[in-house]
Amino acid sequence: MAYEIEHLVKVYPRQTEPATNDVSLSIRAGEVFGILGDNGAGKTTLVRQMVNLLRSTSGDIRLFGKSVPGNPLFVSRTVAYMPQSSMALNRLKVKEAIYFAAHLRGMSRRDAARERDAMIETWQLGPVRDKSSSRLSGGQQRLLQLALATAGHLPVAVLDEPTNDLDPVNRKHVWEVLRKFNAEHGTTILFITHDAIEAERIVHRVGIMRKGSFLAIGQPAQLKRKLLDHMRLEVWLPPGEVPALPADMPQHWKSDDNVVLSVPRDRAPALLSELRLNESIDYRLYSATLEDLYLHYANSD
Ligand SMILES: Nc1ncnc2c1ncn2[C@@H]1O[C@H](COP(=O)(O)OP(=O)(O)OP(=O)(O)O)[C@@H](O)[C@H]1O
Repeated sequence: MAYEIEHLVKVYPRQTEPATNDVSLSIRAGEVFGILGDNGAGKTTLVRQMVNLLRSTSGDIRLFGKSVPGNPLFVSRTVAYMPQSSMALNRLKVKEAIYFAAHLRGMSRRDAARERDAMIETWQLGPVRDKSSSRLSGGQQRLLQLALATAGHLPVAVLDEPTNDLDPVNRKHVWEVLRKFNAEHGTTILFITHDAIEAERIVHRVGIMRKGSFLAIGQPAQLKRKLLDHMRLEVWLPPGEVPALPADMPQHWKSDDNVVLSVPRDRAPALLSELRLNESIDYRLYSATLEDLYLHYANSD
């Protein structure tokens, strides 16, 4: 096991509600685990406890069998952590920051230089390699943070929203690189994301968090079984159009011009032929995704 977490609790000072509430979770070495959950669910709190940046109120966290709070040096040599917001890099150039990250992880100067070049290529930072890290765009900052977290290939990477600030092409690239690192280096990867549809392609298991606890943990296919008899119907309406949609189907999302419905499979054909009659309505029907699973839980109370 990479991580074994038992009955973990964090109550912040002067707070009454716990931010993480009796969390128990094991993550296998070499596993890719995604954490989904709404804002304030406790995801960042949990990973900060796991990387020793936050003292737990109670409970136990072990990393490869060693107590996390009791072995800070072991944790920092084993786990690379990428926080949600960028770290201060003292205006280091991109190439310098990556070189130092690799060197600080114990690589010789020559190996660190090689790793710097490999990371610049992998994360497509070539065009900004000589640029000061303080002058990068939000997306370039995110790619640099990913390069810093993965330089030197520590056994475990904990990534807080790795695809935030990225455009769709870069988002796909990030998931692809992480999948490759997992396959080639056996890196255990734990990440938080709101990008459920794309993350589904690389996770072995996901956990859905709410109010400090996991509502569900499992393989996406296994968790989605409860949605197998449903499809996701997304409908875009022209401005001012009143949606003529069945009232008895759960609506996962609704705005003035967009509705996401969970539709029983057997009722989908009839519903589609009704929608087809109105050419100004744009729609899409597909099998349930991880996002639908998340929405299912998010709407469950
Ligand atoms: N330093 C702090 N002091 C007090 N309360 C905090 C602190 N940090 C977080 N919280 C509270 O703990 C709860 C969990 O916050 P956390 O940042 O872990 O959520 P999250 O799931 O990562 O949310 P998001 O998706 O918005 O990043 C929230 O209610 C938040 O207000």
